[in-house]
Amino acid sequence: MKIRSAKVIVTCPGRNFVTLKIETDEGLTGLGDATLNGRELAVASYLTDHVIPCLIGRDPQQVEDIWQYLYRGAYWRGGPVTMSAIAAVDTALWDIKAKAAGMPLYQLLGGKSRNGVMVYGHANGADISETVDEVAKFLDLGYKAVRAQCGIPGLPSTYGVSKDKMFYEPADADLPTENLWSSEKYLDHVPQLFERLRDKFGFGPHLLHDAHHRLTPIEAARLGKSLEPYRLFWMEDVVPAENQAAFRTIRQHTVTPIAIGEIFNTLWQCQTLIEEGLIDYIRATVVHAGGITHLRRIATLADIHHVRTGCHGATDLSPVCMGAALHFDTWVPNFGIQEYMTHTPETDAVFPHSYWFEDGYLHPGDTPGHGVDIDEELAAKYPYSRAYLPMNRLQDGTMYNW
Ligand SMILES: O=C(O)C(=O)C[C@H](O)[C@H](O)CO
Ligand SMILES: [Mg+2]
Repeated sequence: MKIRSAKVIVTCPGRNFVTLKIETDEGLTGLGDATLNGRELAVASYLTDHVIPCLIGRDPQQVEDIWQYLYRGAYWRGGPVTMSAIAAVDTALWDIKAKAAGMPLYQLLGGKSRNGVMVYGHANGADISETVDEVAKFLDLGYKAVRAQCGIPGLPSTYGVSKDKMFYEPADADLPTENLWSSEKYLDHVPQLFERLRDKFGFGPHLLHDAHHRLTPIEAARLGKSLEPYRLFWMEDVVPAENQAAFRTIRQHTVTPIAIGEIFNTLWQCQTLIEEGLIDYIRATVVHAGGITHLRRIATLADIHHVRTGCHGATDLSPVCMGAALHFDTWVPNFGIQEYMTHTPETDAVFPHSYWFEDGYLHPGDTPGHGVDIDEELAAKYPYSRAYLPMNRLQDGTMYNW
């Protein structure tokens, strides 16, 4: 079998998605997600200008060799653009391999380890009361786990709190919006939210929270301690992780479980976190962490150190990534949870898929491959439209983390 052609499809059915489609001389096709929120065209160019010419004529069944060829062979290693491009190739090749075998992808990975993939939904509100109401809606829909984010008194806007509740879209403007941040105000408010949530819903539902990399290690330790009575499933991205050793401070002070990794793209970015047992959940996922081939290595290292998976699954990851992630989640022995923000009906129409939600769990379906397709005619009706994630400044104007 040989790769006959490959192309990049950029479409914007409400938000931008970059998809790689690989076709073989035997008429099989495979799809991979290459979407990098706010930097989409950089990955599209990396694929079209630098990767696709090297793929033509290769045997698509040599998934591992092609991964090594693109990773080691490029000389320049890692980084979100490169690794999203490699992920797209890898996902498309696994899709082809599974289709050639006539099997759903989870079978090739090692078969089912569970009957369904537990997911968490996103509830957010302008204030505590609204957030409590939004959590109730997710629980009514059958979710077993809900992430809760809330507006902070004294701050005019907060990332993660949106007007459109079900279809929250993180990239919100033609040029980046600038939000204001105060760790002091945040640290005072968040424990009150979780106190109200536990009062209202008890300890049955899993509750999660995302700090979007905004705290210092000692502030993160304080957050973890103050949330301990409410027994969170996890607190996420409490500090940026360029300095992995900084997590030792957080770990020494709190037993609130820690999740991080949605912006990681290689094993090396989480090696210390995993090997020293500084985290509980690794959030890396297929599209930004080098595809199934590399994510599998991260998960295997994590398993040895009692770290479980919690793949990123926001709406800027396309249904192609979600489909592949669900096959991975169905197999991976140390599965923890999967994030699930539902895509809009427009996006679902462009990407017909076989996965489905029922009673708090997603199921990948049994279609050969990863089970996600693209309607190219429909995709062509939605041209690229530039959009950025918001940025974050302290109240005195200092540029800050997010
Ligand atoms: O889904 C999450 O946990 C996020 O933090 C969402 C991210 O901000 C979003 O996917 C960025 O592209
Ligand atoms: Mg996050």
